Amino acid sequence: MAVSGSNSTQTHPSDQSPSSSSGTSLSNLKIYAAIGIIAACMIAASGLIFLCVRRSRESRKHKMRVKHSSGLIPLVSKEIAEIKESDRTVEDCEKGEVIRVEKKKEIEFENGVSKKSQESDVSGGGRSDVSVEDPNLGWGRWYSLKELEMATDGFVEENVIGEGGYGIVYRGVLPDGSVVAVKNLLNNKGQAEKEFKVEVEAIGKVRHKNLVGLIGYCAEGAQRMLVYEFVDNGNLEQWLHGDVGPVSPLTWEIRMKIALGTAKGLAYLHEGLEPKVVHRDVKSSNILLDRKWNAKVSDFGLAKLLQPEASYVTTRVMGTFGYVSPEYASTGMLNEGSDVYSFGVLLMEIITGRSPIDYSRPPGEMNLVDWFKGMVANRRGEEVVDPLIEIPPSPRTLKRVLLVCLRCIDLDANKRPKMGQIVHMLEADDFPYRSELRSVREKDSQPARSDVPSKLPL
Ligand SMILES: Nc1ncnc2c1ncn2[C@@H]1O[C@H](COP(=O)(O)OP(=O)(O)OP(=O)(O)O)[C@@H](O)[C@H]1O
Repeated sequence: MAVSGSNSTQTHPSDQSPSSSSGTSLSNLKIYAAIGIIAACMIAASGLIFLCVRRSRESRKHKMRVKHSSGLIPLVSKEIAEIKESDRTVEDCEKGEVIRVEKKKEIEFENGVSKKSQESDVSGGGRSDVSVEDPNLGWGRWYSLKELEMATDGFVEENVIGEGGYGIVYRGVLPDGSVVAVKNLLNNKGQAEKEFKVEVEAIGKVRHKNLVGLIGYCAEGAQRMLVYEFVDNGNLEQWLHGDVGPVSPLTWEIRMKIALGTAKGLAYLHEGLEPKVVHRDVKSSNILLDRKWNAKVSDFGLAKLLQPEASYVTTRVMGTFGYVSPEYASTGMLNEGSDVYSFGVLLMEIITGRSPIDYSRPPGEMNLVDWFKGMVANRRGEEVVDPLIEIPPSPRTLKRVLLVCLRCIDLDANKRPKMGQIVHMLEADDFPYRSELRSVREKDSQPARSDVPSKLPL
């Protein structure tokens, strides 16, 4: 009792009675306990944070490889992948204007179709000015919304293949058992309408082994959907930049097959159609792959038609950062030469396994084109080959392909080869490569002799 009395009222600081010292130690004890609890909480909290970070890293790693209907397809983290031109501004040299380079911008048709769709935007959008009787749409099969809902199980998340700037792509199965990819276009201020018309006009009637086939469409109310052949092995970006382990499944030969297929698809757009089609967004995520590594160029949402008499069209600059040709970026003047430049960048990406822009690399290596040109100029061409390629190409083969890259990215657009010529250049590479392989095999039985020059004579 005395303890509590003395403790509560009459304790002098100098009066260290047993009762007061016990009070002090009690309060000390409380402080220690409080500190202990706080420390424990802090340790627990930091442990929790650590666990969360680890889990999120692990789940991201895990997400890099997903079980796809067709097997394991590496997923690529968009953090390292593509940087769109959304925030860049470039000077228009001729007009002194500043052109804003945007991720996806307005697409004007030279035939005035988009004007019509812009009018429909003003009047509130949503109104379908594309009817099934539209002569432009006579090429394909019209699907009702119900049919596509059934094909995709009501557009369930499990059927989502991917998402692009224009909409979500679903895997669907039609009543006859055929598998399709359904792109549900986002109805973003009439953007769906425009993308829909561009794709339909550009590739609606086109059939080519190296172009993704557009087999039908759905235009009901404000809904716009495109139905494509399903390409079952992911896209090139996933295979080049996803988590594939220490050895890439993309051997040199497979990479060249993909490059050649892509070149053939683009050659057909540029040289086999009238009006010509300029794709405008050639990049690795738009190259779809089947199980035999056949390349199929996809995503024609930015495509432009080039009339025979026109050597270029002037248009707003669009595309993907790192792939856009310098003259198009600076003037807005577009022709097939811009696709050739983008193809050159893509070919570099295929050879090196590097993204066109990669901020995780040292400053001198962030820009693939600059780094690549420097390496070749310094006779270090052999070092640019993707280290994940187990058996590198012969120096002669490599030299040829490096030269194709350099010619495609020539700053003088007129000096760039046409896609048809590029096909021949890549095909010409086929034969010596095979014959070299044969001679390597023959040599295997003979004593080893190094006939590989240490430097690339470029
Ligand atoms: N016909 C198809 N078959 C299989 N997968 C497809 C098909 N079309 C598109 N995909 C996949 O769907 C995803 C989204 O494609 P989409 O063309 O809409 O956008 P993107 O090219 O990735 O991006 P963006 O349009 O913004 O450039 C891609 O990962 C692509 O691999």
